[in-house]
Amino acid sequence: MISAEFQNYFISILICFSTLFCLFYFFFKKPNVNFDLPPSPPSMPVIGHLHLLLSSLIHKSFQKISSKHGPLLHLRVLNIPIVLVSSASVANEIFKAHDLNISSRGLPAIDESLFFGSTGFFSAPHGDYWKFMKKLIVTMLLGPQAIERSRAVRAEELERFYFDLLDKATKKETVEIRKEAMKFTNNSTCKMILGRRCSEENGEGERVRGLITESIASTRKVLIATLLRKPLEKLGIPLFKKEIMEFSGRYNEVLERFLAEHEEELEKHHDHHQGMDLMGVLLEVKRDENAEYKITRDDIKSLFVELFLGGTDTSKQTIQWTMAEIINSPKTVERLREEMDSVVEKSRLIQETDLPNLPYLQAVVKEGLRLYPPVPIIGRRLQKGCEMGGFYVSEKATLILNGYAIMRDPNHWEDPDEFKPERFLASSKIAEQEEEVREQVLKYLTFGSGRRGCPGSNLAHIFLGTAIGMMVQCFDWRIKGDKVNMEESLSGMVLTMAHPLKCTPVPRLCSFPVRH
Ligand code: HEM
Repeated sequence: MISAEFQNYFISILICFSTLFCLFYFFFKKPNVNFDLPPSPPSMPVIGHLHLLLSSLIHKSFQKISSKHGPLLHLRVLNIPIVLVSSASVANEIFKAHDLNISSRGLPAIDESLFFGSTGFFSAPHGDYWKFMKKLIVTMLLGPQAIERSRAVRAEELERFYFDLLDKATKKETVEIRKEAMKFTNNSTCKMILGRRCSEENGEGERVRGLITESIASTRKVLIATLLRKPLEKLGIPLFKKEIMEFSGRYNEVLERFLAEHEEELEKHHDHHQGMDLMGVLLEVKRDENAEYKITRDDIKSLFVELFLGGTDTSKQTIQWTMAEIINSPKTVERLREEMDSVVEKSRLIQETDLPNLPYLQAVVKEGLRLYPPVPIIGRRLQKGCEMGGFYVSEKATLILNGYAIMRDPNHWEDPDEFKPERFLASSKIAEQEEEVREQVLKYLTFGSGRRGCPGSNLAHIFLGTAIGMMVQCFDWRIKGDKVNMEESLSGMVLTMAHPLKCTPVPRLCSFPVRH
C-alpha cells in the first residue's frame, strides 16, 4: 500500500497544479496523434493515467488494463506518452527490431543524486561511457571468468549463512528469511566489490542494509519524479528532491569511507595490482591519464550504489518468495532433496560447481523468478518514433514492459499462476512445447533483455541456487499455520511479500564441520 502521507502529498500537489496545467497544457508539445497510436484506455482529465502509477500494485493494475484493452497500449501522464507492453510477441519484436532505439532510460529524476542520478551506470544513455563501464564490470565482476575468480568468497559466505541458521536452529529461534538472505547477498556482494564485508561489530552492516531497504522503498517516487521531470521542471518543481538527495547523502557517507580505505591501501602498495577489488581497479582507472574514458569519483560512487541495490535486494526477494513456494509444496522439497542427496555428498554443503548437475534446483529458481520477478516492470525511453506491433510509437515515449504480466500470460504459459518448476526441465512435455514458441516470443523477462538487460543474471542464479539449495539441503522449515500467505506487495518498485516469511529452521543433516 502507498502510505497515506505519500498519497496526500500527491493529491495536494495535483490539486495545486492541475489548474496551472490546464492553462499550460496547450502550450506543451502534444504527442503526435496523426499516426495510428496504440489503443488508449479511458483516462482522467489533465493527469491522464497517473492514477495507475499511484495504485498500490502497479504491475497488477497494468496487467488488468492490458487484459481488458490489449497488450500494447498508449497511456499518458499529463502530456507524457507512455507505451505499455504486456505481450511476449510484442516484446520479442521490440528487442529484435528496436533494441538500440530503446537502449537508454531517459533523464534521471535528480541529476546530482548518487542514487539513480546522472552519474549512474543504470541511467547512463547508451554511449561511450556506458560501453566503457559495461566492459569493466563484465571483466572485473560479472563475466564468467570474474565469477570463477570470486568463487571462494561466495563459498565462505554460504558457509557463514549456514552456521548463522544453525545457531538460530539450535536456539529454536524463528528467523525472518529476507533478513538472513540479505546478509548473505550483501556480504557476498560487498566482499566481491569492496574486498571486505560490512562490519557487524560497529553496526556498519546493519546501517548499509537498512539504507538499501529504505532507499528501495522510495523507488516508486524516483520513477514518478523521472516521468514528471520535464513538465515539472518548467514550473520549477524538483519532485521528491529532498528525499532522493537524503538517500544520496547517506550513500555518499558510506562510500567515502570505503574510498578513503582504498586510497590508503593504494598509497601503500601502488605497485601491487594483483587481487585488487572492483573499487581499487576503478580508482586506478580514475588516476590513469591514458584511460580510454575519464571517470569521476561520483561515477564510481553511483555505480557502487547500483551494485549494492542490484546485488542485494533483488536476490533477497527471490530467496524469500521461492522458499515460501517450496515450504508450501512438500512434493517440491522431496524432489529437490532426492536430487541433491544423489549429487552432493552428505558430508558437505552444496557448492556452486554442483549447480550444473542439479537441473531441478535450477528449474525451481527459474520458476521463482518467473512468478515473482523482483523488478516486475522495466522502463526504457525511445530515441526515435517507430512502428511497433502494427502501431506508431512516438519519439521520446517512455516504454514500460510489464514483465510480471508477460510471465503470467495464459497464451504462453500453461497454468501461469501455478508454481510448476517442471516446466523448465528440458525433458518435460511442457518444456518441449515451450521450446517451439520460444523462437517467436520473448516471454522470460525477469532480467530484462537486449543490450541493457541485467549483466548480473549469472551471478544472481548462483546466489539463488546455492542459498536455496543449502536451506533445503540442511534444514526442515516450520511455519505457523498450514500454508505461507503469498500475498504480494510492492516496496517502491520491487515485488515483495506482504507478510514477510518467518519460519523456524530444524537441522536435517548434522554431520558438517563445526564453525572455526
Ligand atoms: C534476482 C536478481 C536480479 C534481478 C531480478 C535483476 C533484474 C534486473 C532488471 C530487470 C534490470 C533492467 C533490465 C532491462 O532494462 O532490460 C537490471 C539491470 C541491472 N542489473 Fe540486475 N537483477 C538482479 C541481480 C543483479 C546483480 C546480482 C547485479 C550485480 C551485482 C545486477 C546489476 C545490474 C545492473 C548494473 C543493471 C543495469 C544494466 C544497464 O543499465 O545496462 N543485477 N537488473
